[in-house]
Amino acid sequence: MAVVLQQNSDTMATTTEPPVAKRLTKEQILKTHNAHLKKQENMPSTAPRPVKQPVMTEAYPASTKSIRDVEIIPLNSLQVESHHLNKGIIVKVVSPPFVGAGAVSIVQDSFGNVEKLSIYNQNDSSILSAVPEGCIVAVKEPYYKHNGGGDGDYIIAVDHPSDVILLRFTDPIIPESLRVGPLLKTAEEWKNAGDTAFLGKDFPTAVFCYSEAIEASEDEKFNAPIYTKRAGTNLVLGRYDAAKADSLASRTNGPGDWKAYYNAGRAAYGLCQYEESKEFLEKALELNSSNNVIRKEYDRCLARLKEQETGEYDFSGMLASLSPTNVHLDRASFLRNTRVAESPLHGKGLFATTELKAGEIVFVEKATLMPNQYEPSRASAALYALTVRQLCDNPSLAKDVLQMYDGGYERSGLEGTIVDGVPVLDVFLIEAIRQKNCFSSPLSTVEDTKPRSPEGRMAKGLWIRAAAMNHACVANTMRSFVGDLLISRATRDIKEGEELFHQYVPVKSLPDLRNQRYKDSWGFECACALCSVEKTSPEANRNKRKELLAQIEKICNKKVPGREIIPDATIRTVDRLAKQLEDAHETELYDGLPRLTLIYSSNWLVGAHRGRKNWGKVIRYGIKVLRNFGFRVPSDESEVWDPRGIYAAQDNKTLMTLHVVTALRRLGEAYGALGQKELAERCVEAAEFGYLLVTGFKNSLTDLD
Ligand SMILES: C[S@@+](CC[C@H](N)C(=O)[O-])C[C@H]1O[C@@H](n2cnc3c(N)ncnc32)[C@H](O)[C@@H]1O
Repeated sequence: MAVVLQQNSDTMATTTEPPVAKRLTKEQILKTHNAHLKKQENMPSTAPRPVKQPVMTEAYPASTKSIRDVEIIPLNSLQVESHHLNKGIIVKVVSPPFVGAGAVSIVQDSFGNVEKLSIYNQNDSSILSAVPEGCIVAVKEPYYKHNGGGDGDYIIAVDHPSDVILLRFTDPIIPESLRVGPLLKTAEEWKNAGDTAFLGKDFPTAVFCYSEAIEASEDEKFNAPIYTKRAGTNLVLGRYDAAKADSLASRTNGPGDWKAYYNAGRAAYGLCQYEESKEFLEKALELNSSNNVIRKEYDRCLARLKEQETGEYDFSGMLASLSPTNVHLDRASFLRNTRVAESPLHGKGLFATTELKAGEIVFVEKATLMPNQYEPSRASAALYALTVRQLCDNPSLAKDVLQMYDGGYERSGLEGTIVDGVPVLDVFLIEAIRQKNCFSSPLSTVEDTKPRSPEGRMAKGLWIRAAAMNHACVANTMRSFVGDLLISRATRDIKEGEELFHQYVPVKSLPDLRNQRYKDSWGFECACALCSVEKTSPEANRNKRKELLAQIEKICNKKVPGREIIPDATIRTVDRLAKQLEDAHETELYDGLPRLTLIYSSNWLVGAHRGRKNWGKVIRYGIKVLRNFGFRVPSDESEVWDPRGIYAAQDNKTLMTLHVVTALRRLGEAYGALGQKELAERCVEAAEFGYLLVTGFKNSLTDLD
């Protein structure tokens, strides 16, 4: 790397300006840096790079200025703990980088001042992620900080990736004394250097060298194949916007242009722009109809367009194809049943564009961003880092991501616009968006519901369409996951134009507790049919329910049904307390609404009686579980049980969870044991339907055994 970029360095003039803060000397800075570099040599190169996730209380805005519009200042006029608005520095990197969460290098300005520069949030596809010695960089509106060491240990910390610009060696903005004289390389030499870097899999350097080659030559014929090479390299790096532009720039109006269209088609596919991809691939096929590679790509694109149009997916096949390394499924989103519009509740919301039946797919969405990181302690940082990376690499994505709700973060309004060739990216805004919009997702919901699945393995991702949905505890949709695909199904019949809701997190039974969580994490208080009613319940009653629930939990936690014989007395006590709890619900308020504090006891009593094969009681409490989730189920065996009907009613105020499926299974089992075959079958059918809602597609209930 350094071999490619290092230019002849001159001795530099020294400054006469007085230092603003007492700083370490150049020798001290270099000595410490070299010691760190020595340590780095002994560190394993495979260790994952740590992520510096922004702390929102330390937020400062990204620069929206061009480096050409700010005052260039010497390093020794930087003020400690200051953000230098309207100022910039231009420096040469005079050391190899120490690469941790940031790339720390020693830099020198045109006056000979030396400082430490730490560049964070650059991704591996950029040279700036480990900026090599010899480069010249500009930092706009730099932040100069204490570095945690002793006196005089300061650092220029660059958090926003667009605040630092890698300058081309020929850029006239570079001060005379940092200039390196005439460039060493011809266009041909840059191209060869690019090829060498490409073969060595140093793709960022290859892109840099191909760019220099193109800049150094005005010969279109010479440049066309270099555009092709740069397009190919950008494809490898996942920089699809650049790959598409390069592919189109490589056209020569000849029959060989099939390659340009083929690459442009792949780039558009990478951006999930399947219509555009299809058009490019059709052009490629017009020029080279017998090429099977193009045909294969074209067929793949048609399959995505079909999914986009029909919402038909082979979910079981997709589930089978998942593995720890394959979590990103090659599938398109199906979104046409929904649209984003203003919500009466808050900002934007999601609305049905058509009538939907209970159980129907509302939408299927491929994650815009979801790292393969299921370790919960690392999932947030991984999503943050991936978001920054993708927005840097593919500015076209920035438009969609940056319009997402930010919890009130103060924006400049210029985020995402291109300044100095890169999109303005404010990492604190990105973090604010992540916090308000990301979902946790298991590798697959169906696996996650199985009793023996490992607990807590959750990735975090951004699904832009799903994130437009507001929350309701008694929601009309339910989400599930297969890899990076989010499946949303209707939990009841939905009218065209109705606002769609889902639960942001599993709903806690006590209204104060769950609303505290919504407030803390998302800044809202829920006003769904359940929360708005529960709020009007007198405090004394709310407290009574809370106390009774605590008593029941205390007793039940001691005795786990199924694992030991539960004494009759315990069952009777729980039964009595559950009855008191039931009575503590105001009949007129809770009419037809879930009574969530009762679920724990009714579930427990189902288990306790099932352990004793006391089927009549299993039925009694099983029905209570369903009622307490808001389902209107027949109380009398003479009434007809409609397995789908219990979900369908549009005015349902039900709360759908896996517990509903379990209760239906227990009911089926109990009716079966009592010889009521038809009722048993109906309950099992209702359980299967519920399991489809929970897992996203048809799965066998035996998975739950
Ligand atoms: C993922 S966004 C949902 C879309 C958002 N309404 C928008 O304008 O983009 C989450 C934010 O929506 C708001 N929100 C979600 N559900 C809400 C509700 N039931 N009532 C009020 N605000 C809600 C909260 O401000 C929350 O932080």
